[in-house]
Amino acid sequence: MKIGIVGVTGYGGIELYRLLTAHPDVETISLYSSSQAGGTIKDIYSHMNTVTNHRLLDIQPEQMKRELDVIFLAAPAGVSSELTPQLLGDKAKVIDLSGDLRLHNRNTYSQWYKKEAAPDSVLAQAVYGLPEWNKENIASADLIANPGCYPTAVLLGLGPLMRSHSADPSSIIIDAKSGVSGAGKNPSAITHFGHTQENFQIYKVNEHQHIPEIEQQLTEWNGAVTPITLSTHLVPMTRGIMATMYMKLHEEITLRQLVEQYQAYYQDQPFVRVREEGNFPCTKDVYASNYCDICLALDNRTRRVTVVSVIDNLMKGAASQAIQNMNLVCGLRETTGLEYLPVYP
Ligand SMILES: NC(=O)C1=CN([C@@H]2O[C@H](COP(=O)(O)OP(=O)(O)OC[C@H]3O[C@@H](n4cnc5c(N)ncnc54)[C@H](OP(=O)(O)O)[C@@H]3O)[C@@H](O)[C@H]2O)C=CC1
Ligand SMILES: CC(=O)N[C@@H](CCC(=O)OP(=O)(O)O)C(=O)O
Repeated sequence: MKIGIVGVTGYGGIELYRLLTAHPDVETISLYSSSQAGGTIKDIYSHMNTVTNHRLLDIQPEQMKRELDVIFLAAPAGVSSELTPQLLGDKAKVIDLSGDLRLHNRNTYSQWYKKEAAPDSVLAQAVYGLPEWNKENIASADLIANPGCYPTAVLLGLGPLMRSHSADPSSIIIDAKSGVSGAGKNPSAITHFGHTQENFQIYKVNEHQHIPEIEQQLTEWNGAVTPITLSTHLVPMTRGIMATMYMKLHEEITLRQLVEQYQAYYQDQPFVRVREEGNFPCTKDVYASNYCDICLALDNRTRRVTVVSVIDNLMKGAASQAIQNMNLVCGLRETTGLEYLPVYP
């Protein structure tokens, strides 16, 4: 297969490149840059020093859509909504890592992202790429909206409970933490080393752009879902997301039954590992892998369930999930090129 990556000079893009170089079905990878065409990837990233002179190209949609099989877009919000219409309609399938194509409603996008949304005709073609819950639609799609990093951890953690209707969907509270690579390559005042190290910070309180994305999917699973509370925090680590979620349980269900429910939902999903009671995951359990690890607890005094879900934001939260989607879209085995264990320590 012939692959193109737009935004390869960023964190999500360079991770895509690393993974695709080891993918057995990938023949060529073309790298595109809006600001550094003509340079090489090893000029930018010294860890790519052994890559033979891989030159960065100008983004040329007409040529790309004719010649490439799959194009990954790993650019900031606002880019894909303009670029995607120019890339569709020929040979190439498009997988977008940004938030531009995930929300069905244009007004909701504008409200949360403070940008103009993609045309309705493009949004209508975009399939939400959460493979564990949407495999059949993904397999027949030309355009994939790869989920956000927080929504991936949250939705995998909440899916079985929402679908089984065993929890009160108006009681969802999500407390999530991310490493700094989630904010991309360019440092800001709050991601700068001097600020983040030895620090722990809440941000975008009740304003996070992933709130509507999570609500959209939860509502598809369970019509009784009401607006959620999501609090996001920045922690002084490079990679990883932990989402801790709380809900009231409806029924006299036991923790054992809940765990079995989760295990049944995910038994055929190679990248979700449901743990036994008490065996809570940490972010290093999934570091540099496509896994999502989930563990549940039940407080019988409050009848509140706690769900803990961890992913690597650059992997299952971005690049490796995008490749999982590519495998499905291209009719390959879902796990191709992704079958490795997490890096530890
Ligand atoms: N970091 C993460 O954990 C996750 C990120 N995402 C999303 O994925 C996307 C990429 O994120 P990330 O890699 O972290 O971001 P970075 O900021 O690290 O990189 C983004 C890249 O986009 C390219 N770019 C900037 N402007 C344009 C433009 N106008 N046209 C084309 N390319 C452009 C730049 O490369 P160049 O100048 O060479 O073109 C830049 O290197 C974002 O939308 C992000 O929200 C989603 C899930 C997780
Ligand atoms: C730590 C950190 O800052 N993370 C980013 C994740 C951004 C992201 O992935 O944005 P889209 O999914 O909307 O493209 C944030 O919280 O905004």
